[in-house]
Amino acid sequence: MTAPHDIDLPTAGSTPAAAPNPSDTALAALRAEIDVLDDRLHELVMRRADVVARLAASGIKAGRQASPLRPGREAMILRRLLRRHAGPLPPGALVQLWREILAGSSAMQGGFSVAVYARGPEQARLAREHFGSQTPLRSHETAARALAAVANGEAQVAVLPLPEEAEAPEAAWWTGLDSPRLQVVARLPFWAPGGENVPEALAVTQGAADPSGADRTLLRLELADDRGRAQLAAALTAAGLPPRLLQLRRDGGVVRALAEVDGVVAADDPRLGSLPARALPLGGYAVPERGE
Ligand SMILES: O=C(O)C(=O)C[C@]1(C(=O)O)C=C[C@@H](O)C=C1
Repeated sequence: MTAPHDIDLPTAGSTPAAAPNPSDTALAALRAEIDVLDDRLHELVMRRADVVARLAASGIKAGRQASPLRPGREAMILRRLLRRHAGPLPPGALVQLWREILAGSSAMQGGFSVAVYARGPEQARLAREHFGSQTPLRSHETAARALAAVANGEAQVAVLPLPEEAEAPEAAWWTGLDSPRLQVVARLPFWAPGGENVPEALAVTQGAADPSGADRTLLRLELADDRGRAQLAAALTAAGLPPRLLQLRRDGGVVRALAEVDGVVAADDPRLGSLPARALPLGGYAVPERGE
C-alpha cells in the first residue's frame, strides 16, 4: 500500500509541469558536447605545458641563447597546423590560439618580456597579438631604447617598425644594429589574411633565429662608392643573392643598403665575399604566411 502523501495527485487549480522546449533540449545537448570537448582540449593543453616544462627542466636549451623564444620552430608549428586546418574556425583564430599557447610556453621558461617601439597603435597591437595577452610589454620612446632594453637583458625581445627607405636617420634603427649580438629573428604578423596591406614589424633578440625551412635574411651593405640601386641589385644577383627588397640610404657621407634575400645567409657565407660592399647579415625570419 502506498501512503497517501506519496501519491502525486494534481490538486485543484494547479497547472501540469511545462513540457521542455525542444530547442532548449537541443541547446543543452550541444553545450554538453562542447563541455566534453573543452575538457579534452584543456587536458591536452595541460599535457603540452608539462612537456614544455620537461624541456625547460632538461637544460637542453640552456646556454644556447639568452631568450627561450624560437621563432623558427614556432613558424614550423603554425605552418603545419595551417596546412591541416579545415572547417569553419577562421585560420586567424587558430593562429591566435597558438600564439597565446606559445607565448605562455616562452614565459614558463623564465622571464619573458617585450620592449616595443611602435610608430602607431597598429604596431603596438601586433606586438600584443604576437606575444600574447599575458606577456609583459613595455613601450619605449625610440627604437634605440627598445634595443638597449634587449642588449642589457631588461627585455628578451624588441619589436620595431619595418624599415622604410625615406625615414629619418634616427628612425633607421637597422643602420646601427649591433649584429651578430642583436639580430632580427621574426617578422610580425606571422599570419595575416592575404590581399590586404597589413601593418608589419620586426622582432630583435640577442642571438640568431633558428631556421624554419623557409626563411629570409636581411643584409646591411656598406658601400665604398655611391653606386646606384640597379647596379647594387645586379651585383647581389650576380653573387647568387637576388634581392627581394633593396633600400638605399645616404646618411652624411655613408652609403648603406638594406637587402632582403631568400634563405639563411650566415656572416661567413662565401657569396658575401664577392660583393662590392661590406656585407653583414642582420638576422632574418620565417617567411610570413599570408592567407588566401
Ligand atoms: O621548442 C622549444 O624550444 C620550446 O621552447 C617549445 C615552444 C612550444 O611551446 O612549442 C615554446 C617556445 C618556443 O618559442 C618554441 C616552441
